[in-house]
Amino acid sequence: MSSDLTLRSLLGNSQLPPNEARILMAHILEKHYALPRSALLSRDDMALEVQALAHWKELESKRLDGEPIAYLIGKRGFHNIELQVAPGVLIPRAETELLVDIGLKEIARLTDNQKMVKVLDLGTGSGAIALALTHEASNISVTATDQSLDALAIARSNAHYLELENRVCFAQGNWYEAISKNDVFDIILSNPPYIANHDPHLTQGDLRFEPLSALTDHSTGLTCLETIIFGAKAHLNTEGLLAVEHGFDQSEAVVELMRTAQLKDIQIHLDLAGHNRVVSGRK
Ligand SMILES: C[S@@+](CC[C@H](N)C(=O)[O-])C[C@H]1O[C@@H](n2cnc3c(N)ncnc32)[C@H](O)[C@@H]1O
Repeated sequence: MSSDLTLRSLLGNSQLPPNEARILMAHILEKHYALPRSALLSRDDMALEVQALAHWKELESKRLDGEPIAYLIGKRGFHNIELQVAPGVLIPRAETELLVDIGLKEIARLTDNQKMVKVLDLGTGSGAIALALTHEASNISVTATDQSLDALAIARSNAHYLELENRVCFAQGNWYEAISKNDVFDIILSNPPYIANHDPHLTQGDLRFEPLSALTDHSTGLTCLETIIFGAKAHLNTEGLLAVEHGFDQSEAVVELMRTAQLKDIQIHLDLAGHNRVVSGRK
């Protein structure tokens, strides 16, 4: 049964910012009518059926309460892939695409040697870094770890959905404890929890809805970075590259950790907003 509420009137009367309302309505059109996003314009006089209308109202109200759009529509674009996301996993951020680009550059450099490049993604969450790399590069073997079983379930499901499940090996555990002691890699990438426990951002915006274990180390913000940096040499090939994401004000501390860990060729990388976002170093 159709309501008499058209797309035009629903979008026009929504209290949401117009771009957000359109994203949610496009999701409704796809789910209930298998219609593409373009229907927002071409079918704007269409009246929603009662079930679709109830779904729209539910999503609109949850978004007005602050729930992240990615959780409401169950997906987020990252690099050149689309990932399923749900409340058990961090929503991949655009700035993390920098780690993917650093990884791809290193893979291209090593590919001259005609060898399979071994990559480790520590704290894979939805599988973002591991799957974006595997999607782009054919000559890599990727291991992706996480401590959270919920995150690993979503990462595995993303690998399946993207038809990459045979090319990524998933493992559960506390940082390097998830892999064998003798396992070595050409590249280690990680976007670990780096927000300090007292940081007010944890109680604001999307972060309120994301798993705390993905956001904060419940300490200074540097303890996971420290574990990853100090453990890297034991799991890197000679000249192997470690690159870690960090908070915009943590690059000095991360550089110092890499120096203390006796990594060389230490470099700071800027994200698209111009913030120091990643530090890399080599064994
Ligand atoms: C900031 S999220 C990054 C997720 C994903 N790599 C991304 O960029 O979207 C950090 C991830 O590290 C995982 N994590 C937290 N503590 C961990 C630990 N001790 N060992 C392994 N993974 C851990 C979390 O479950 C979470 O998935």
